Amino acid sequence: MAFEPHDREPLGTVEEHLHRVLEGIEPLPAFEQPLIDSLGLPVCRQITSPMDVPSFDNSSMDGYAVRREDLAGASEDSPVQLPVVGESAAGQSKILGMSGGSAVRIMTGAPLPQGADAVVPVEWTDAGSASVRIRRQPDAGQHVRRRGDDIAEGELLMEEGALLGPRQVGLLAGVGMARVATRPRPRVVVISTGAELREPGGRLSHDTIYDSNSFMLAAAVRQAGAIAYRVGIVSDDPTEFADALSDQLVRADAVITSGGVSKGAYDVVKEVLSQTGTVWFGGLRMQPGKPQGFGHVGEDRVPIFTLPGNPVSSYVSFQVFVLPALRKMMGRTPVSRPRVRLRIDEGFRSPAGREQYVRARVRPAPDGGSTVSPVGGHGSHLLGDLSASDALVVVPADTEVVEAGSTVDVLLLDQDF
Ligand SMILES: Nc1nc2c(c(=O)[nH]1)N[C@H]1C(S)=C(S)[C@@H](COP(=O)(O)OP(=O)(O)OC[C@H]3O[C@@H](n4cnc5c(N)ncnc54)[C@H](O)[C@@H]3O)O[C@H]1N2
Ligand code: MOO
Repeated sequence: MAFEPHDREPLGTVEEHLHRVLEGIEPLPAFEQPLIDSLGLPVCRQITSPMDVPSFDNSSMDGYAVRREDLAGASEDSPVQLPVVGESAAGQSKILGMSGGSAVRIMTGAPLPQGADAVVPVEWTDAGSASVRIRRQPDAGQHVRRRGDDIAEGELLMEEGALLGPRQVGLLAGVGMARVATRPRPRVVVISTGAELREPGGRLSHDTIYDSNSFMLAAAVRQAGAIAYRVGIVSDDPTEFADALSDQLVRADAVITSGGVSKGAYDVVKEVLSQTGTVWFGGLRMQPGKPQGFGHVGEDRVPIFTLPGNPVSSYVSFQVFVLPALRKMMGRTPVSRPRVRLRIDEGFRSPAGREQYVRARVRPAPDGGSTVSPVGGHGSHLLGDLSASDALVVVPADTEVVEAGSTVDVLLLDQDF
């Protein structure tokens, strides 16, 4: 194994690489999925209601179904007494109709008998069983939920592309839809490479470390709404890596690797995938996250992201390149995390020539808005500082000084969009 001493190509930009990635990603084909599995996904076509909701007139109170005209003059001092001719309970109603001068005991959600035009709550009565004394005349239609008054058949429920949250899942269930057309969640295989890596929970020796990247990336995949398959650690042996990758391709809509893409003598990912001719490798004017690779592997041309091994580099690369790709696969827009503009309360110098993604924390400002403060050092190994951050400040490549009090571009890492 030899070092690779020279940069063969000039560094590209973040924008160029994001373009390369998005050009190489197709939205997954939509299909009818079980309703609950669609949570967090956009619907792929406009949805109109197949039915009226409620689908029958029913009571909104426990009480008595009556004809309003039978209760003219009812009062505290002179209640009107009506015979109770039956009962209508939700889901077990046998009463279809009633004649004038009678009442039907009725429960919330039970069908209103034909002939009734209002419901009297039990609190207005003596709660009688064979007959009931009623102390108040209801308004016409009072406590009756009319067929279709919530949703009418044919009504637009969701525009194409609208997101299914818990309320929308409930809405579609409420109109009887067991399935809904969405793009599926991408199945994403996450592989860590490196002879120095060990599984958390195991023992370390003097030159080994715990694999944090595959856990962090798998968690980030899941948070993006996709399905993560975390594969065990693969060492720096090319055959082992090639075999592990080809074993995984059958279940992958995308693959993410971490490590093995820079200039070391054992950069296995680059070594194996360079030979395929279908994966681009290069450096970007970006820090962290300079060494990157993206392309397609296997017969099905599965997209593969080869992220740098330093934990912060890996995470920032996920945010900037992988997250937009996964969102494109699911049909979610916008694909990239929106940048917000915030005032930074501490200045710093920024190395020229590379777009910086600076770990930061957003805090409430005395004026009621928010400010952002840098967190910790620049090292790409500083997992502690990464975890203490909830934002990245994006500093353009040509900016060398960020002044305290200036306004900067910020990615809010924990915010859904
Ligand atoms: N001569 C040069 N050396 C390096 C360059 C360069 O341009 N010239 N680039 C540096 C930059 S920038 C980065 S980023 C890293 C990327 O290297 P690799 O992607 O090849 O990653 P590794 O060498 O395998 O590991 C780097 C670093 O990260 C640790 N690591 C790796 N995987 C994990 C993991 N799953 N969990 C936790 N930590 C991990 C690994 O032990 C190394 O310390 O290259 C620089 N070098
Ligand atoms: O780009 Mo490396 O990702 O700076 O540490």
